[in-house]
Amino acid sequence: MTTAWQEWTADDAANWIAAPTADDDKYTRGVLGVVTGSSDYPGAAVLGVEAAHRAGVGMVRYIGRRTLRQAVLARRPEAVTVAGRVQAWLLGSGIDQGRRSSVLLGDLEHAFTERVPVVLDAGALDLVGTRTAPTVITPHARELAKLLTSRELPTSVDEVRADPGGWAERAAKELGVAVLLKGAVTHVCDPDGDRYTVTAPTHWLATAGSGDVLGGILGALAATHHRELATNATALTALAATASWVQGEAALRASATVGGGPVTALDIATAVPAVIGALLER
Ligand SMILES: NC(=O)C1=CN([C@@H]2O[C@H](COP(=O)(O)OP(=O)(O)OC[C@H]3O[C@@H](n4cnc5c(N)ncnc54)[C@H](O)[C@@H]3O)[C@@H](O)[C@H]2O)[C@@H](O)CC1
Ligand SMILES: Nc1ncnc2c1ncn2[C@@H]1O[C@H](COP(=O)(O)OP(=O)(O)O)[C@@H](O)[C@H]1O
Repeated sequence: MTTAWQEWTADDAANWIAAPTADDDKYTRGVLGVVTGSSDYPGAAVLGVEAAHRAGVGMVRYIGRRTLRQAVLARRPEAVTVAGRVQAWLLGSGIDQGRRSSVLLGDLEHAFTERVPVVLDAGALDLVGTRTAPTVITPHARELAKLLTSRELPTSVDEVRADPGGWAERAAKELGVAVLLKGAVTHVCDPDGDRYTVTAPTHWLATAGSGDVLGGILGALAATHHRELATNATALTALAATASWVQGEAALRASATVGGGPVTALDIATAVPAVIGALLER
C-alpha cells in the first residue's frame, strides 16, 4: 500500500537545519562545490552561490570560467574559486545542455567522481544515473518531461502538470534518485517511497531565478549534512523538502517587508537567514 503525500511543515524543516558548534570550522560545517551559470545565464551562478551562503554553508567553491567567477565574486567575495575538496555539489543551474563545452562537461563529470551528494538542476539533469553518488534532481515540469522522454518514458509537460505526484514518483523509481519537482505545489519523493509536498505560501515565488536560489539552499543543506548523508542517503529527500520550505517561507517574508508586494530572486535569498534563524528557535 502506498502512503499518502505528506505536507512538509515548519517542524519537519526545523529538524534539518545544522547550526555550527564550538568544535566546527568552515570545513567541518561543509563545503559546497558549485558548477552553474553560463555566458547566457551568468545570473544563475550568482543566485545559487548567494543562496548557499545565506543558507549557512561553511564555504562555497565555485568552478567556472573567468567571467562567471568575476560575477560571483562581485556579489559574494566569500566564495572561493580554487578547486579542492567539497562535501556536496550543485550542478547545472543556468547551463544549457546543448551548449556545454568539453571543459564544462569535464567539470560536471569530475564532480561525480567524489561520491559526495549531488544536486542536479537544469543543464545537468541529463547526467542523472551516470554515477552512484546520492543524487537529487530539481526539474520543473518541462524539464522532467524532457528528461523522462529521453529515458524512454515518453511524456509531455501537460501530462506531468496534470499528475505531478505520479510523474515525480515514476521518475524517482526509474532513475533511482530523489526527485524534487517544482511547482506551486512542489513534490519531493525518492525510490524508497518517501513522499512530501511543499505548498508555496506565496505565488510571488514564481519569479525568474527563484529555482536557482532553491538549488543554492539545497546544496548548502546537503553540504552541512554531509556526515548524515554518508550513512543515510534518504536524508536527501528530507533535505530537499526542507530547502523548498525555506525557499517559500523566505519569499513570504521578503514579500511581507513590502506589504505583500512582489519579490525578486535575490530578495528571496536575502530573506533566507531569518527563516533559518526562526527554525532554529522552534
Ligand atoms: N538570471 C538568470 O541567469 C536566470 C537563469 N535561468 C536559467 O535559465 C535556464 C532555462 O530555464 P527555463 O526554465 O526558462 O528553460 P526551459 O527551456 O525549460 O523553458 C523555456 C521554455 O519557455 C518558453 N518560453 C520562453 N519565453 C516564454 C514566454 N514569454 N511565454 C511563454 N513561454 C515562453 C520557451 O518557448 C521554452 O519552451 C535554466 O538553466 C535556468 O537555471 C532561470 O532560472 C531564470 C533566471
Ligand atoms: N504558481 C506558483 N506559485 C508559487 N510558486 C511557484 C509557482 N510556479 C512555480 N513556483 C516555484 O517557483 C520556482 C521556479 O523555479 P524554476 O522553474 O526553476 O525557475 P527559474 O529557472 O526561473 O529559477 C520553483 O521553486 C517553483 O516551485
